[in-house]
Amino acid sequence: MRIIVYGVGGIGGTVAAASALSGQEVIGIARGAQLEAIRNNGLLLRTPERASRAHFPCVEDPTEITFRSDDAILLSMKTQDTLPALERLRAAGVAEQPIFCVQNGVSNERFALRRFPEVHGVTVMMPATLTAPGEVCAFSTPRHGIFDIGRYPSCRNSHDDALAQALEAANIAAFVMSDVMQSKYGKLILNLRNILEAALGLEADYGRFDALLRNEAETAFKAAGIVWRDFGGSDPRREQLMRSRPIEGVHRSGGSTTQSLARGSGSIETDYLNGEIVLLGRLHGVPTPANAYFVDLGARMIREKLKPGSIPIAQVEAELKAAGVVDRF
Ligand SMILES: NC(=O)C1=CN([C@@H]2O[C@H](COP(=O)(O)OP(=O)(O)OC[C@H]3O[C@@H](n4cnc5c(N)ncnc54)[C@H](OP(=O)(O)O)[C@@H]3O)[C@@H](O)[C@H]2O)C=CC1
Ligand SMILES: CC(C)(CO)C(=O)C(=O)O
Repeated sequence: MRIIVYGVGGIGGTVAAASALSGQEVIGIARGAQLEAIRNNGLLLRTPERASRAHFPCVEDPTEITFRSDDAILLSMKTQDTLPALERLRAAGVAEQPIFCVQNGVSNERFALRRFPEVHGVTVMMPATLTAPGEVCAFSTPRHGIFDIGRYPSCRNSHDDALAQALEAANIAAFVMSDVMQSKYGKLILNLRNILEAALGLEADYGRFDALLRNEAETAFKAAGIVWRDFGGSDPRREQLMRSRPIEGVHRSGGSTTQSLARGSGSIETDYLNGEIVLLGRLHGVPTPANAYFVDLGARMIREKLKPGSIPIAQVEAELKAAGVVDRF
């Protein structure tokens, strides 16, 4: 199997570097300063235990790759960047190759399945950050992360097994399952707090908002007949396989949404995290005002170029009350 990593950031960079370091054939698709750095100097993967430099070919566009039947294509850009990437894969002649959505949320699989027949979902549990062009940090030990893998919308096949074997060799714990979307919906609930951390800051006491977001999500899932696996922080595999540890000299700014704001990347994934709950609510007649509020807040932060952690908690409380989301906290 050859692994094509499309979007070589925190997650894609960790997967690409760890796979290349374990002797596997990898091609990255990256852009801007990241592409230039990888081409010039490879990609430095830093973990709590060590730093290792991986070298693998990296291109700017899928049309530069002669695709093979044994390619596995891993999408690891943020959801808002998926649609143009799928168009580039189509332009490059990709057809039957398996496409793995190594991404949060539950939208990417549907986007991909409109265009390609062999689509797979991956639940990503991997705290990782693109710290500088040419450098990624993966904070989990003893494994870089835990991935649940399966065919979309359900079932599993030999492509899942082949990727799981490759990931295991790269020190990423991989679990193949026939109902991976149950796992991805469970992870989505966990990611509803990405915007809380991004807006209010890592240290803010946002538990009461998290509970509101989660309640709305569970009600919307039930109304939509969606089954989810509630693993969250209590997944027993975490203690054994995935313990977050600091990396000397590196400050982890936070989760993936916080990282987008910190980098000033001009977009965030909230429309596909909290926005998924809002969409389900609207489709199934379930009110989701708290998730809708935070979708709007995320969009406002991008528009006004606000830094992570710059929204005071009292402002959020006042706005939620004024919007009639809650009477009091
Ligand atoms: N980071 C984390 O700890 C976790 C992230 N996730 C999920 O994993 C997915 C990836 O997140 P993450 O790695 O943090 O994101 P990053 O922003 O760190 O990485 C995505 C990379 O993809 C690049 N990219 C986007 N579109 C293209 C394109 N058309 N061609 C080439 N490169 C492209 C981006 O470039 P550019 O910067 O120029 O936009 C960026 O380098 C998301 O769905 C996220 O929610 C899940 C669990 C944990
Ligand atoms: C759970 C968490 C916050 C881990 O980093 C994540 O999925 C993300 O950053 O998007």
